[in-house]
Amino acid sequence: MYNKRSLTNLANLSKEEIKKFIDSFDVLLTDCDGVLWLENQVYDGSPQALNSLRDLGKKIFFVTNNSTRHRDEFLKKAQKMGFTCEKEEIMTTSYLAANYLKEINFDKKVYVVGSKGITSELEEVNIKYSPIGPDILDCDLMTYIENVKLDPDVGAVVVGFDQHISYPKMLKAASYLNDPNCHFVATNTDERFPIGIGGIVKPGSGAVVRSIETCAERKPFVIGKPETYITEAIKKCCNIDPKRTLMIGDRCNTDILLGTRCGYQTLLVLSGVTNLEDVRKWKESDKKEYQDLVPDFYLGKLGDLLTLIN
Ligand SMILES: O=C(O)[C@H](O)[C@H](O)COP(=O)(O)O
Ligand SMILES: [Mg+2]
Repeated sequence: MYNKRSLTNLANLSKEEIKKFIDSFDVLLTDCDGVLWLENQVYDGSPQALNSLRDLGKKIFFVTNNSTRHRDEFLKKAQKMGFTCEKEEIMTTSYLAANYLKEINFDKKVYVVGSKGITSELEEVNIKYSPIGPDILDCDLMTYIENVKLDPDVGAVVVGFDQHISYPKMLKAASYLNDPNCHFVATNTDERFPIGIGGIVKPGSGAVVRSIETCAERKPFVIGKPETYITEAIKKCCNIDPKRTLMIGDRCNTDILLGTRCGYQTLLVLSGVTNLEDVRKWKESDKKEYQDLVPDFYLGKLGDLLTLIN
């Protein structure tokens, strides 16, 4: 049977056990939306908790599946909220998508289904892209299909969160991807954003990606968690001993699964997407796919760590 994760509540540990836990990792990868903040609202105590861990000598990386900002904007946001943070520590999926194309020496144009976060990162590595924003069907479909112009310079389709996803965008992306030489890159596949407004579901990038992979009949190369490209990028600038690395997240099928895949210790905070009831059910299952979602530790919110370590 697969080894069950312990699912230990950090809040129940003694001071001595907390010290042992803190001493057990040197590198910390933290998710952002749902752990540090929700949209533009910082979570109480999260900057102080993370800064305290930094003061204790932990190397910190901000690993977010969010593709909607350039790293500079992200840095500004984090610093304004009180996090001590440097640009090199920020791993966003838009930055990494641009980085991936640069690594493979891509020299054509990118058709982007996404936001300015992606196009501004492509600009930084001198990769050309198609315009973003609304692209709506302004005539009947057959007329549109007969007149649509595809750009012969496009050699890759990059898909991320796009609030203007539309039928014309799906049609163009799938048509470019009909060419097997056209690269297909997705920033991430999160189903939903964590959102604090009761009853409202905010569809995530995963919904946009799935719509395109369905009509393209192809699977993309996925940059974000739980795929491991994001950690490969970190390994290039930092020595990582998996056993002495902690992944903190609010979503088990991205953050915790990435930690499990990489052999990191994992901590789930309950301030975002995944709830404890679901995790307890997965823990009872004998199936590996569920066990892989179960974290070693959990805590109400990151800020609670502050009282535990002081
Ligand atoms: O679809 C998205 O982009 C995500 O739901 C979201 O922004 C993920 O961000 P993370 O929790 O990885 O910081
Ligand atoms: Mg999150």
